[in-house]
Parts: sequence; structure tokens; C-alpha cells
Amino acid sequence: MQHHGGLGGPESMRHYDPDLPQVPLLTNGQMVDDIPPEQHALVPSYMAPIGGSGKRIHPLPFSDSAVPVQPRSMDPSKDLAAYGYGSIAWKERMESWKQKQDNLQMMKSENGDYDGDDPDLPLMDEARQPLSRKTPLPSSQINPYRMIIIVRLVVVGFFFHYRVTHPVNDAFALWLISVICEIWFAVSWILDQFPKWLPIDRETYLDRLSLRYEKEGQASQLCPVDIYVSTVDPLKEPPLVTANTVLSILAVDYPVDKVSCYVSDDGAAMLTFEALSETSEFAKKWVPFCKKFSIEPRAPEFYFAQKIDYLKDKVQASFVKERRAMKREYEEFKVRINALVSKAHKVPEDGWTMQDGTPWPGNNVRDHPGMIQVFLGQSGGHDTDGNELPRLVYVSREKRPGFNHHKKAGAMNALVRVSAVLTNAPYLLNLDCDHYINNSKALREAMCFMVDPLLGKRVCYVQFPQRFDGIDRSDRYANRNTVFFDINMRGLDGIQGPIYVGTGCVFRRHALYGYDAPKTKKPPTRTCNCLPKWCCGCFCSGRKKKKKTNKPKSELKKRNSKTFEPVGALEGIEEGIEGIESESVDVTSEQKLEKKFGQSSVFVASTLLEDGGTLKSASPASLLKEAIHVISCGYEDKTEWGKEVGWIYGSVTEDILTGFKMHCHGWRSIYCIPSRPAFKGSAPINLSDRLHQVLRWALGSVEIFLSRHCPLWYGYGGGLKWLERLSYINATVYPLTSIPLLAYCTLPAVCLLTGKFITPELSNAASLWFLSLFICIFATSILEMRWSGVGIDEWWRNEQFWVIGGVSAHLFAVFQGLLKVLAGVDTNFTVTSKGGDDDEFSELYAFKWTTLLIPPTTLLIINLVGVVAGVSNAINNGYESWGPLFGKLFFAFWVIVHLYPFLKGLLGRQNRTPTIIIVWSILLASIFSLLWVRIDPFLAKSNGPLLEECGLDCN
Ligand SMILES: O=c1ccn([C@@H]2O[C@H](COP(=O)(O)OP(=O)(O)O[C@H]3O[C@H](CO)[C@@H](O)[C@H](O)[C@H]3O)[C@@H](O)[C@H]2O)c(=O)[nH]1
Ligand SMILES: [Mn+2]
Repeated sequence: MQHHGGLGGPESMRHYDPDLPQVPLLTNGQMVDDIPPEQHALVPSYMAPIGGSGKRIHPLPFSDSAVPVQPRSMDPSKDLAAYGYGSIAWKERMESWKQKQDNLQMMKSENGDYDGDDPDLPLMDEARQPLSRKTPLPSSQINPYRMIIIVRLVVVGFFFHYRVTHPVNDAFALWLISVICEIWFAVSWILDQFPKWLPIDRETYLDRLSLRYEKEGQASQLCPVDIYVSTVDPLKEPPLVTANTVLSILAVDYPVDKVSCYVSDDGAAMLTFEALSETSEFAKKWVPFCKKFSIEPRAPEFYFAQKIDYLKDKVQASFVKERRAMKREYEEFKVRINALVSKAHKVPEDGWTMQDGTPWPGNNVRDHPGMIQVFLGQSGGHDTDGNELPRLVYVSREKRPGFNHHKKAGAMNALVRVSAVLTNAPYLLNLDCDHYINNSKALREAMCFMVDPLLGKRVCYVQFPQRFDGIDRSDRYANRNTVFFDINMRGLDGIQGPIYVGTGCVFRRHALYGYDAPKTKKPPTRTCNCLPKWCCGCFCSGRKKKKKTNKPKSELKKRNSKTFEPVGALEGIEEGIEGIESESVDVTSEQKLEKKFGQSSVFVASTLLEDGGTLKSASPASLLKEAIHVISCGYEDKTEWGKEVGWIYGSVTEDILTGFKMHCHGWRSIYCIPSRPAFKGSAPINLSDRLHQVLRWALGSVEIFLSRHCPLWYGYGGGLKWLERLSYINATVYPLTSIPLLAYCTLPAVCLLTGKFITPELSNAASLWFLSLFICIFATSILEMRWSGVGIDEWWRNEQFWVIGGVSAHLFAVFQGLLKVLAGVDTNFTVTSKGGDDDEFSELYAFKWTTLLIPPTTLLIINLVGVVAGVSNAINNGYESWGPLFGKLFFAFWVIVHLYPFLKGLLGRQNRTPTIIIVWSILLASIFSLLWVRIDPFLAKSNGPLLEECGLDCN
């Protein structure tokens, strides 16, 4: 095995000061060799020649070496002054920035409007035509849907009129509880329904992108992209899974010099590090193979799992041969990775040691220095065809006890800074370690929106739907989430854009820095949050917009040039420009930015480069040193990180919060669904893991709801559209629905056992309202499935899991969330285990006990008991009692049928009898035993409610 990251050797040991925190900085040879002499003096211990893999290594190009430094000993203002503020480089940057702003304004006034759907656009030649198109859904599908929504709204109104004016006198409590629950359900329906008012689809034109940015005979003009992969626990997130993700990134269809892959290892695991080193070696063979034959997907595990037909099309003989050879190579790679994994199972007493004998710096997961290692890239070795490979960077941020590391959000922010220092691409893609690139053109898809001159500048991120591998055919626990990804998110795309779901999302780096979106049309006071606009403005907003764009061009020009000035935090930069003239202003703007972004002038300077790129004048070694500095754990103290900048802290679902803040800043996001899914991931498929995942999501939502970021109150006047706000309210308040849901699911059992009901006896008119309500609910669902293409089975699974999750995970989330707010108990992020490549679906049947199972189990039992009790009571009381019983039984069946997948999960696989038989047998057995109790001569007959006779525990 060729090992890349020899981390310090016997000679370097001399330079360690045991009292100082040792921070190994792992670099490839080129970078060390690049250090100019004056930098040598700054960090003498850098240059220790270090042995790796038993061979002696000199600080020569391409040699492997490791570099220990002490980040705190460094004074950034000193050695980085060469390209800091006030210098010539700074002025040049400001000039180019100013120039760019001017160009932008010119372009804008040329185009008149920024919205991508201006019908008046002159027809342009192919290379200048828009890169994407909005395609509204056919009105034959959407109009009936909207109509039925309105009808349902009216019916709901009449329904509540009846419910409120007709209390049940002999069961007032039952009636009151049920009405309160129903009102809550109606409100949550409205929150969920109206953001789906204007669903849209989008189409991209990759060929135009290529025509415009990849001209024949010229270097590619596509924008660089930094790609982040987050991983934390190599035992739950197998290194092979991460390796596949990384390989799919390295082989992506995008210019290699524009792609950098950053892997964040929050577990500081030597296993992850070594697996990455192996992966970088394997990539040298894998990447050219992928590109030569344009295969998909470019994650080997999933590629080789596909069946291919060698007889179809024109499969070349060379391909068959090379594929076979590559498959063997991959198998060997897997063996090596698995060997690393099995070695990692038992930790040596004195911790891990690297191949060269030095201890692994991350031996204490909670207390270790920051680590960075660059693999591949310009100088890190070429692939087997001699071509360059994308950069691959291992990053493990510093961890110290007593610091809040903010879980994934913290890891992401560390990567934002490291990548800003090392490559500073203007766009970035973030992926969970188990989400590989399934469509190698995914980055291009995103670029079609990002660089679009008409729409681009206002787009903060392009979210792709999450798609999954390895889920059971029937998707028992609604892991695929199709209702959310194919209905809700497409609806949001018609308003202000989809919410961010944590992975598979391409960001504009600038938008992550907490800036407002460039204003285009409306001055900030005229956002759509106010109620008066509500009635006219929002239902016909699509049409209104178009009218606006028809205004005379001259007026538009004036407005644009006025409103396109940098706003909000961008003012800082403006002052920076002026500051060049006067030293004092310069200092204050520098201070301002350092207060916001932290004490790294390299990072701060990078934020001013809107088109990305790093400063040529800085040496790679000093940049690496700075990179170590920006991942130190005190770096974010007293800065805006996590508050206004980067991924936002305060919730385990950092994704919703982060996206929400951007939308509040007036940005819009884009939902992109390429026909070949862009990314694919895995999901926990057994009941307990799934419930725990849902618990974490719900908890995260409750955290947001109870924080200052509660979408009910937060961010008015900042450009968040009101329908978008509704959907954020829905996304954070939904766990609360668990309380009425639990009550409502208990009601049928109570009704059956007491013989009372939640409504008085229905008149004919009243039953009409009930019936119309049911029909409306049914019709909206059917029409929704029609425009979205979601299947009835998927939709039904979603309904079922809504109840199952509701009465278990969401319920616990509400209490844990309250506990956190009231008692300050922190919530932890339990990562879900990503299945390796073992037994198919064995996971589905794995049964792990958790308290989350108690409430749904109880509900199931009491409702079954209720059905038995009700039926036996009716049998005893003769024909007339069947009528009123019907409603109650229906009600109880509604609960049981929803909980059915849960029951399946409870029973597991150990017994092979079809579960339906078990359900029926329990039911019938109890009915008969009850009947037996009834005809028991020792019990007297009566017509009163059952409860009085034999009580709850009669069976
Ligand atoms: O301290 C931590 C904890 C987690 N992670 C990473 O976070 C990701 C998501 O974790 P996972 O257990 O897979 O959670 P899921 O529920 O599958 O993830 C969904 O929900 C999360 C929010 O709860 C989002 O962050 C994810 O992007 C989204 O896919 C993984 O890559 C982890 O490695 C870290 O990097 N550091
Ligand atoms: Mn996951």
C-alpha cells in the first residue's frame, strides 16, 4: 500500500514541544517545497524531513511529508501583510470588483429584468439563450386542483360551523377535545396546502451551457466548485460508503482543475484518513476509466451492481475487457478498505500509530488538533493516463473540551473557511458521506441556474431532491419521502424556492456569507408579508409580475441602477473601497469584517472576491498554515459564524434554519430535478432507526420553533414571501400536531368502550357536510397525485407514517424540545447508520427496543380492545346498536390501518406467519373470549355502557 500521509517521523519529534498543542499540518510534498526561505524562518519546525511508509523522504517535490505547526504562535497580520489591506494587491482587487459591479449593471440594464420568464426577451442566438426554462404545470391538471382546494376550504368552514354549534351533551369532554383537535388539523392543513398553490417544473439546457462556457480550443470558462463531504463516525458510516462518494466526486463530468473535494472528518478517525489515502490511489485508475467510457453512476459500488447487457448497442470489446479489469481492481480496493476497517475494530491501548510510528493526532476524539492533508490535485500525482485529478483534501477540525462544536453545521463552517483559504470557489456543493453523485452532469445542471445572467444573481442555492438506494420495494416507513420531494418542494419552487434539506445542494458562496440578495424589483419595504397585499397580491402574483415587467424600459433601468447597489452587509465592502483613499476608514472596515468573519485576513480578503479564486501572491505553505488557523476551535468566538454567516447554529436540523435565513435575506432558491437523479443516498430502513431519524428532525424543528428564529415572528421586511413563510411555519410547527393526533387516535377506543361519541346523532344535512368533507379530502389527494406523478401507494405510505411518526417520534421531540428550552439540556446528533453492502434488507427486520415504540403500541392495543368491546356489546344488545357502532368502528379502523406498518415492524421477521393473520387472530380470539364472558351466567345483562359492566380489563 502506498501511504500518503506520513505524519511526522523520529526526526520531527525533536521539534515538538510537549507542552504546546501540537497541530500537525499534513501537506503534500509540493507545498512544503514551495515555502520560500523567509517562511522557513517563520516556522522552522516545518522543514523537518519526515519518514513515511518506511522510506526516507526529503522535502522534494512529490515527496510525502507532514508538517507540524503551532497555529497560535502565528501572527497573521505579520506574515500575511503582503496581501492584506491597503496593499497594492488589495487595491487591484477593489478595482476589479468595482469594474465587475459596473459590468453587471450594464448587463442588467441591457436585459431589463432578472426574472427568468420574461416573454418579451428578444430572440437571441443559441449561445445567448437562457440556460433554463420554467415550465408551469398544465392548467388542465392544476386548475381543478386549485378549485377543489377552494371548495374544501368552504366545506371545512361549514363543517366547523356545525361542529361548534352542536355539542354533545352527554359527552361534552369528548366533543370538546375532538373539536380542538380538528381545528388544529385544519390549521396544519392550510399551512401545508397553500404553499403548493403554484407548483412548477424546470428544464435545463446543458448544451447551451457548454456552448457558452466551453468554446472550442479555449480553456473551460465554467466556474470552480468546492465539494464538501461530511462524515463523523466510520463505524456507522462505513469508509467504503464515503470512498464511493469521494470517487463519484473525483470522476464528475466537470473540468478537473475546477473541482476540489473536501472531506470533513468529525470523528478524527485514522481509519477515515487511511481509507481516503487508499481512495486517492484508486481514483487514479477509476477516474480515467469513467471518463473514457462515460459510465454512470461513477461510484464503483453502484456501477458494478448494475446489470449491463453486453449484447445491446455498440458495446466495444475493449470496454468489456477494461470493465472486467476495473471490476477486479475495485474488488481489491474493497479488500484493502475492509482490512482497514477490521483492523480499526480493536483500538490499541496507547491509541493509533501511523505507519511511520508517530501517534495519530486524533487519538482523543474530543481533544485533538486540527488536521489537514491534501491528496491529489495539481502536484499530488496524475491518473494512469497522465491527466490531472481534482484536489482531495482531508480536514478534521480542532476539537477541545469546553467548546461547543455545533455538530454538522460547525463542520460545514470549518470547511467553508478552509476551502476559502485554499481554493475559494464561488460555488460549493455539500453532500452527506452517503450521498454519491449519481448523475455526473449534476454540477452542470446547477450551473445552468447559477450563471444564468437573467436569473442567476439572486439564486442562493440549487437544491436537488434526495433519492435513495437500497430501500425495500414497498418503502414501508416512507423513507423515500416522495410526497415531500415531489409535491411540497415543487410547490415551493413556484414561490421562493425549495427549503434546503442538508445534502445535494449547490450554494453560491457569497450567499452563505450572510449578505442580502441583490435587490432587483421591489424596494425592501414592499415585501409580500403584509396582510393587505394578501388578498390581491398573492393568489395572482404570477400575473402581476408579468405586468410589472412591461413597464417602460427607461424606468426599469433607473430602478435597477438604484436598487442594485450592494445592500446590507455589502456596505462593508463599499466602505472598503472608499477606505483605500483614507487609511482610517480602511482600518474600521477591516475591523468590521474581522468581527464578522474572524481573525483571518486571508479569509476576509477571500470574501471580497465575488468570483472566487485565491491570491496568487500567497505561498501554498502559508495558505495551509492559515487553513489550520481557521479550523481552530476558538476561531468562531465573538464572530458572526453560525449566527449570520455560514450554516446557522441552534438546531439539529441546521439545514432548515440555514435555508430559512437565506430566504429571509431575499434570496431565492431553485429546485432541480434532472431525469437521471443527481445524487443518491441511503436511508435507515428499520423501524427503530427510522423513528430516531424522524425524532431528530422533529426535535430540530421544535428547536427552531422555540428559538428567536421562529418563522412566525422572524424576518419580516426582509424579502421572505408570505407563502414561503407559511411553509417554514409548517416545517417547524408540525411536531406539535403530535399532541392532537395522539388525542384523536385515543378517541375511537374511548368511544367504543364508553358507548359515547364525538358528535351528536347526525341529521341528514349534517351528514352531508361530513360526506362532502371526506370527498374533498379524497379529491385533493387524487388531483395532487395526478399533477405530481406520485403513486397512490407512496402517498398512502406517507399518510401512514405521518401517524406513526406523529404519535411516537414527534411527541418525544416536543417534550425534549421543551426540556431543552426550559432546562437547557442540549440535544445530540445521533447519526443514522448507513448500511454497508451486507444482507439485502436484513436491516428492515432488525428490531431494536426503544421507548419511542410505547405510544403507538398502546394506541394499537386500546383500539383493538375497543373494537372487540364494541362488537361484542353490539352482539349482545341486538340489531339497533349496530347503526351508531358503525361510525365508531370506522374511526377505530382508521387508526389501526394507519398504524399497520408499525405493527409489522413490531412483529419483525422471526415469525413467518403473515401479519394480517396475526391481527385477525388476536381480534377474533378476543371477540370470542368476550362473548364467552357475556354469556357467562355469573354476569347479569344490562343495557348500560360496557364500561360499567366489565371495565377496561374485561379480556
Ligand atoms: O457532528 C456531526 C454529526 C453529523 N455529521 C454529518 O451529518 C450528516 C447527516 O447525518 P445522518 O445521520 O445521515 O442524518 P440524516 O437524517 O440521514 O440526514 C438528513 O438530516 C440532517 C439534519 O438532521 C441533514 O444534516 C442531512 O444533510 C440530511 O440528509 C452525515 O454526513 C454526518 O456525517 C457531521 O458531520 N458531524
Ligand atoms: Mn443520511
